[in-house]
Amino acid sequence: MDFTKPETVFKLENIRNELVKMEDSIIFQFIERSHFPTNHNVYIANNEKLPLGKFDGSFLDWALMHLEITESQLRRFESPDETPFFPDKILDSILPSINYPQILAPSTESVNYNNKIKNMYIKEIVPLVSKYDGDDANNYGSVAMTDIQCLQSLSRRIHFGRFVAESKFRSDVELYTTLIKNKDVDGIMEHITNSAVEEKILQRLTTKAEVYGVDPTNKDSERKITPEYLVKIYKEFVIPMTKEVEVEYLLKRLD
Ligand SMILES: C=C(O[C@@H]1C=C(C(=O)O)C=C[C@H]1O)C(=O)O
Repeated sequence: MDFTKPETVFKLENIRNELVKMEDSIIFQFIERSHFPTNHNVYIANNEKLPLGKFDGSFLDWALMHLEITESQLRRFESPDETPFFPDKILDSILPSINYPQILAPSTESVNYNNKIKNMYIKEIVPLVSKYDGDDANNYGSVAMTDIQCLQSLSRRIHFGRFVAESKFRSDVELYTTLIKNKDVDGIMEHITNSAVEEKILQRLTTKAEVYGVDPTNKDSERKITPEYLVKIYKEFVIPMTKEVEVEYLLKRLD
């Protein structure tokens, strides 16, 4: 897939191949997160244990915002597959623009699920992948940086739903135009859903977690990420949210 060549992006097979590649990044970032406790203090807004001056938010928010400001100046968010958590804070790039061709419908630029993704990650994923429920002040920085890696990978994966939606729209313009004009949310959800693909993803994740999640030289070693948790995360959160992005993208596609 080459974002300078739109025809490679609209090919659903290419998109699905990219989603498969993202599984490995997400699994290994969860494994990194599994070395630390939940460290709830990192997520508490305006936490007196982690004073941040006049900043209104959590330690994680502070770290993520400042990293995104730097990354935006390095052109990260010019890439069509990157979506900022702080779109109002990012800056212009100091590098020359790549001027990617228009791939997604301009009317869909407001589709940003990152607040939902962050809340879901903190509430649902952190408790599942953390080493234990507790607090280790020596690891606040490491936890924030590891969380940011997880969040940015989850954001890229879930917002890839926009490319999936555009590809499916182009594959049947008449059908999706009718569904969109009728604001048939259930109809759109039904047509963008491919249960066979979803099942194949969950089966592959089970295998990957069994292989990646343990030390191959010591099968009795502590699991870093369990197959059942990884499947739960994808089945209950990642895939449904990706489909929500597909539906929201399509509902705005003709605006
Ligand atoms: C991404 C697609 O759309 C939907 C979402 C999927 C996912 O999030 O993994 C998988 C299949 C579809 O239900 C696709 O068709 O490949």
